[in-house]
Amino acid sequence: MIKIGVVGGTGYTGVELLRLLARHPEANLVAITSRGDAGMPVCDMFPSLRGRVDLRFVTPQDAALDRCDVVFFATPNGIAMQQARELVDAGVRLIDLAADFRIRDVAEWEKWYGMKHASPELVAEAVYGLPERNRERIRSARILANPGCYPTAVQLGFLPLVESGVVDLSHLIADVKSGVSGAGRKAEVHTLFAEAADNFKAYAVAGHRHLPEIRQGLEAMAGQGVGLTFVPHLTPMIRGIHATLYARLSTDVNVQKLFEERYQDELFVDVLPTGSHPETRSVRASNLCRVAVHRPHGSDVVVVLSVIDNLVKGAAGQAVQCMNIMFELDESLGLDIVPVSP
Ligand SMILES: NC(=O)C1=CN([C@@H]2O[C@H](COP(=O)(O)OP(=O)(O)OC[C@H]3O[C@@H](n4cnc5c(N)ncnc54)[C@H](OP(=O)(O)O)[C@@H]3O)[C@@H](O)[C@H]2O)C=CC1
Ligand SMILES: CC(=O)N[C@@H](CCC(=O)OP(=O)(O)O)C(=O)O
Repeated sequence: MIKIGVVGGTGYTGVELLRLLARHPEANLVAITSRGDAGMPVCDMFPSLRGRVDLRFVTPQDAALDRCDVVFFATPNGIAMQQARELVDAGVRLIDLAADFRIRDVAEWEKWYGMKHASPELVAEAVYGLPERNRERIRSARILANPGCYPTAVQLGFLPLVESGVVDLSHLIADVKSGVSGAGRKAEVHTLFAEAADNFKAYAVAGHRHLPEIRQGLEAMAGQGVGLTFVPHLTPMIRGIHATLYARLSTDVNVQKLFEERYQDELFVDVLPTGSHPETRSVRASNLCRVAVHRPHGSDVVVVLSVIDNLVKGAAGQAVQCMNIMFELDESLGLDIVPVSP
């Protein structure tokens, strides 16, 4: 059994990790932290976990994280990087759901995240946890940088086109919509029911911090620079990301076949039949990414539709998938979940 600590067990990705790990046959949850609610039984805060998680929250200081095999950080940006050195030196593997280790260029990270990096010397060895791209490197990772939610939906949607070099790489467009849980559980005015319900808006058009992360991933796939326009939107749903991606073909290929062949061995990427329109509901609570690829009017523009659950394939599920790879388990262990519908 793998001894597991979760830092940030009271947040949305934290409780999603607990839901997944509670039914994982190799997971032994030993510590779940909260600064403000230490002492409270986890199932008092999350009755959905009654009978599944018997622990109480402990403070991060009392969690004895150095006795774990792996620690998940489901915390805001800038927390995992403060404890990474100590944990790695103690032989503990670390999976960060935040962005501390996602961007290889530390100066670029500091610019977008507005803080100084606390362990810049560890950034180079961290592995970006997108299994469909990095499976081999994930196996031996000591520090796993779990991808962002928007970056997961966008990169999986563009991957077959960009890897195979069949599109104009200078004009990629990602028009992406997220449910409100993407903003986390902390209280903020823009996620109040009266603000977010019955409303729809774009935000951060001038520059969102996921732009450098997506661009870095696409450039690694392409082996050259890419031009990307990324526009996130907030939609009045709780879970889900829907990415509508546009690219211009530079080579005439059968795009449906390209996607089906690229993803034929991927358990968590489902290429839908030609002409499909995936719904966020069709992946709800599951670790799936469903994609559909179109060429409207037979033109040279490719439109890819990519949907994920932001809390699962966009966060906790992908983190568990990476843990399975890191500990040489069946990659789908604990993740064989039928989506919830409606
Ligand atoms: N929501 C989403 O869809 C996605 C989120 N992410 C990323 O995952 C991370 C967690 O997100 P999310 O669950 O939504 O966030 P929440 O705001 O819902 O939860 C944050 C958690 O972090 C804990 N926390 C806050 N500050 C500290 C600290 N200084 N030390 C230790 N623990 C702390 C809080 O617990 P307490 O206050 O009780 O200690 C809480 O449990 C973020 O970095 C986010 O960007 C990534 C992909 C998708
Ligand atoms: C809807 C919403 O607010 N989404 C968040 C992004 C999700 C997130 O938590 O960011 P990471 O994936 O980098 O961890 C935002 O735009 O800031």
